[in-house]
Amino acid sequence: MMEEEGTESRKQARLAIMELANMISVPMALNAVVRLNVADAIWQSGANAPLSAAQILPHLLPAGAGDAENLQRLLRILSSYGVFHEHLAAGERKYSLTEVGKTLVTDDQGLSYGHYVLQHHQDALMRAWPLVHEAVVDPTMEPFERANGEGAYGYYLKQPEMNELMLRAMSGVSVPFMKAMLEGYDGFQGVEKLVDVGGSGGDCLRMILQKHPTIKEGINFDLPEVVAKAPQIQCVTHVGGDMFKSIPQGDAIFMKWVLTTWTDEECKHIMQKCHEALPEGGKLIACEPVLPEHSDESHRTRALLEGDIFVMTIYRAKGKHRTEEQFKQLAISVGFPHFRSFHVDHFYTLLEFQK
Ligand SMILES: C[S@@+](CC[C@H](N)C(=O)[O-])C[C@H]1O[C@@H](n2cnc3c(N)ncnc32)[C@H](O)[C@@H]1O
Repeated sequence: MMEEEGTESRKQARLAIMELANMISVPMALNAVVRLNVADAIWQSGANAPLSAAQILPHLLPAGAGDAENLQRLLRILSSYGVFHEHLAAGERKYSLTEVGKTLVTDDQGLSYGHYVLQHHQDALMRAWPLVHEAVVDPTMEPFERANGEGAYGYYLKQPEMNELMLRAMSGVSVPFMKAMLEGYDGFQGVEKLVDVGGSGGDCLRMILQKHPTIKEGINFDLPEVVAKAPQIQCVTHVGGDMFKSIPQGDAIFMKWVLTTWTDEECKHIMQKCHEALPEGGKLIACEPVLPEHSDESHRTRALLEGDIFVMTIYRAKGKHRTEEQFKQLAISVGFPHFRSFHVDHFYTLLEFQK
């Protein structure tokens, strides 16, 4: 056994398990730089000039405060994960933002992916993670509920800061995706009244209506507590309700990142309600993370499988990321016989179900 441990493959194996065992350092370091607002400090209105940790620190904290060495430790690990470029010259380390790092820069609407990072690492969500194995032992209760006494959506709604962070996190992720999606998909032609189910603050609908002025009316449908916080948007009516009870009628229904958090039976129920709200030939246009068949090591597969475990832990132990075929079968079972998919993004796939 001792001899075997000296082989290259054993050395690689021991290294790989150490990397996995300490992996939590990566999202926690990411959370730390978002909390400290490091990306904006480096970006400085587009300068993105390489800065040392000591040069970044005064942009984050009052003069003289903070520990530059510890900041540099965070910047080093995140450089290894492609968030920062490390520039090493004359023994000094400086950092600029990569394309990944730029997703954390606050835009002119006050949005970035930073809110999504913060949203995922709030105390209530973090309490659920040591209980992931419970989803195997007993899938009738999700780890989030075990840790916090109630389901995630209900819990967020009772805490105004969580509700607000959720809205910002959704906007920060959805706005850039929607820009890309609207360039590559033309399925909104002929639609005059569009309903967005689980539309959060209404960003997706606002962007669809701006791109397609032929859509005269938009209904942003979400839980009453969520739409109560939504801003006014031209030609959009915010409607509060429960998609499991009834969904407002429209020529077409848009739905982004909603089915994923529910079980197969719940998805059928939601899709059935959509079916009832649509005319003959009407479309349900869903954008969801769609799993590949193979479990390879690509960034895409990893991002989608990681999201799948997130859903299992936080939302529903039997909510899940699904394959295209699984979505298609769910839709057929509730009366959408026609199916098309559009690969407009690496994370989300656009799925079109027609009556
Ligand atoms: C993951 S978020 C997606 C938000 C938005 N579609 C986007 O992609 O940015 C899921 C949304 O479903 C909403 N939701 C959850 N349960 C609901 C229900 N029973 N009826 C209507 N909306 C619901 C949540 O409030 C939340 O806004």
